[in-house]
Amino acid sequence: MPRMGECPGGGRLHLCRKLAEVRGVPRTRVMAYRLRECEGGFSMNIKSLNRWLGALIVLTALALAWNQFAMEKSFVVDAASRLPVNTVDDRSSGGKSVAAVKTENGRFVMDCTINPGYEWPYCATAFELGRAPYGMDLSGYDTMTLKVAYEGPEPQQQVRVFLLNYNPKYSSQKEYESAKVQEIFYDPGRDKTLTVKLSQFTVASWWSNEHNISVQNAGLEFDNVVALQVSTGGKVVPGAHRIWVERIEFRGKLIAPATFRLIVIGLWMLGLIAYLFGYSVSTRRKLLATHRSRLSLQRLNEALQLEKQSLQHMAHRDPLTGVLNRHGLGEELLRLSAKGDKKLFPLSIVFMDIDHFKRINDGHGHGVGDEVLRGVAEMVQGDIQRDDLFARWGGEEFIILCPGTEPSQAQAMAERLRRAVSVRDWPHGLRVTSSFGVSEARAGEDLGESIRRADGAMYRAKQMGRDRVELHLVHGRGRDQDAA
Ligand SMILES: Nc1nc2c(ncn2[C@@H]2O[C@H](COP(=O)(O)OP(=O)(O)OP(=O)(O)O)[C@@H](O)[C@H]2O)c(=O)[nH]1
Repeated sequence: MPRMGECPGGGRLHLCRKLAEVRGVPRTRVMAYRLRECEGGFSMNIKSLNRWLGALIVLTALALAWNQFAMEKSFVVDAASRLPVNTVDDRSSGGKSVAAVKTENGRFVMDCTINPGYEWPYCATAFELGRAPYGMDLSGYDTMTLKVAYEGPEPQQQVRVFLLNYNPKYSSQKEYESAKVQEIFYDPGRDKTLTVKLSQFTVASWWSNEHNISVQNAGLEFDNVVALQVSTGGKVVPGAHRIWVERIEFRGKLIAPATFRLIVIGLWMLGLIAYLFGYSVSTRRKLLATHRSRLSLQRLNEALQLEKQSLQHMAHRDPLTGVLNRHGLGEELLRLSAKGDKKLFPLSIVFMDIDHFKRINDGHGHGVGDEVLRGVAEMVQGDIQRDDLFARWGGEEFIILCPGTEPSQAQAMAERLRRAVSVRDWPHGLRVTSSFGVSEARAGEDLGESIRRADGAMYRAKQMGRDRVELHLVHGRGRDQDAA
């Protein structure tokens, strides 16, 4: 388990950084993605998402409870609200009842004398909520609480409460009673408080009849209420009547619960969309980073491959001449022998040594000596056949292995090379010669033995005056020179 602050796979990360630095691949780009992963990532983890979700759920529950049990608005009609108030009575309809209103001890007191004269005598206290065509919107209120008292000639007295709604579809500004009359009846007694729902109001049937109201317009409407009236009952007896209005309060929700729930759902949807959007952006960034990281790793891999090839090359090749070294020769020989003896034998070995090379070094310096070594290697490389293996054996010695070549053919090739070296124009007017020993390797024989024979032949060439080719043939293939 990685400890706090440690990266998982930190060791490998360190190695990659090192390699990137060594090969010149920018570190930030190579491991950007993994580093970012290690450093905490850029996406919201499950734990913090859960915390957010929990907080939002609690917030939602609190908001719903607040809406359910609080978040209320109210509109009060009382002496302090200073609404225009007046009375209406049946004299406007040809009756003789007389009403008057005053304010007393913070209450509206309406005194009414009901006199016979009109078929439906009445008196009412009228509160003006607006002036047609502009009334007050009470549609956002749910209940109405009435603190009203009534005294009259009979013990049981009913009041009617009217809410008059103006609508140009059926109302006219000139005719006051063309506003829709919506009513409730109840017996307030002396000191009762009553709360009713606005939905308990009904549209007065006499008003619907008088105004020939269509079914479409027959429903309750409270969005443009121009007046609130507290009136005597429907069948009222003549005599003195008194109605006190202390307080009428409308209550409702600031935001209707259904609307509030819609708002909450909408906010959740918006939040979800915002989260999904953020998530998709972060995923896209992540993918991009992964892609970039993959590219960088690919580049790093290519660099490592090149490095590997170069190391392999260095292990197999002589750095001065570029031809195979002993190790490389061994590897190539193995590769060749894997093709089978038929491809390999007859196998001839040519050992080559530059004559008096020390003199060149001593006389002209190591640089010129190196130049001669490179020139010789170049000449031989350009002359031998494709399957021949050419290597620097050490110092000024070279070896050529010629698969599928008879010793006589190898001898001829050595002779050709000897001549070419000796006639070439060398730097500083040098004359360079070389000695060759040719031998044959037999199938099943230790190759070192065959090389030693070639080396021996070359040594003989040196002894016999240098700048010549000597051949060493073994028993059964003619004469064995060592034995001779
Ligand atoms: N410039 C140079 N000289 C080298 C290199 N490797 C070996 N030599 C030199 O090659 C010389 C070989 O000298 P010797 O072994 O005495 O042979 P030689 O002078 O060629 O004489 P013979 O072989 O008898 O003709 C030495 O002086 C080495 O220092 C090399 O990579 N570059």
